[in-house]
Amino acid sequence: MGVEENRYNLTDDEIIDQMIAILYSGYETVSTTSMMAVKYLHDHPNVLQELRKEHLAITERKRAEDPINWNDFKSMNFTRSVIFETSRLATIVNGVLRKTTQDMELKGFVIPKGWRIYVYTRENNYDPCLYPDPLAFNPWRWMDKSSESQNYFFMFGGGTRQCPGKELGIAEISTFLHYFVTRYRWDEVGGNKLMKFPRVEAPNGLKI
Ligand code: HEM
Repeated sequence: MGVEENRYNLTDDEIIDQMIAILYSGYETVSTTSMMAVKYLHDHPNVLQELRKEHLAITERKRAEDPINWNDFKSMNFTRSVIFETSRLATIVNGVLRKTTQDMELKGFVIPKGWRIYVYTRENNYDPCLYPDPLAFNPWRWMDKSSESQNYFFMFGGGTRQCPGKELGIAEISTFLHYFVTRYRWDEVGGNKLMKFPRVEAPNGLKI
């Protein structure tokens, strides 16, 4: 695109900021969700069995050398549910940042203009009114498509700043899970340390 067509030209510092934001947002989230999915699948053989069934059905429709395609991805309904449930229970991103552009009142509390707010969405994810039996790993709760349109679904943020990489991230994790569950069986080596705060991570890696 020619320079004259842009209403606003990014400075070099802004371009560097954008690159770091995209690299970080696109890497940590996808790798941590994939790791936690592997962990939960290991701990819940009934879920793994259902997931494998979905992916083996895909492999049966094609030749061994054919890669998975868009239609295969669109048929991965249970996989999508496993990803959402992993995201919810592990709370990979535990909140979103906002700044008030005017004074606003919320349930009797006034938040002045210009305040920075951290919306701690982990609270939503574990609210038993929104997610019955919230500490259970239950991907089936997402099989109703409308669950991901609820206004308390914040795993990818919300509004105009919602994660632009949402579908790309889901496609990457789904592709990883496809090859992982159709080609491998695994066990944990033991002694794995998992931290949930301030962010989800396995400081020494998840050894399997
Ligand atoms: C499982 C995968 C992912 C999760 C859970 C996730 C989650 C989030 C969340 C919660 C936000 C904040 C949204 C808000 O403030 O409302 C966000 C923003 C963002 N994400 Fe993701 N994300 C994922 C994958 C990706 C990928 C693959 C990319 C790009 C390659 C990406 C790029 C971004 C960017 C650039 C923003 C900032 C958007 C803005 O401020 O306008 N994300 N993501």
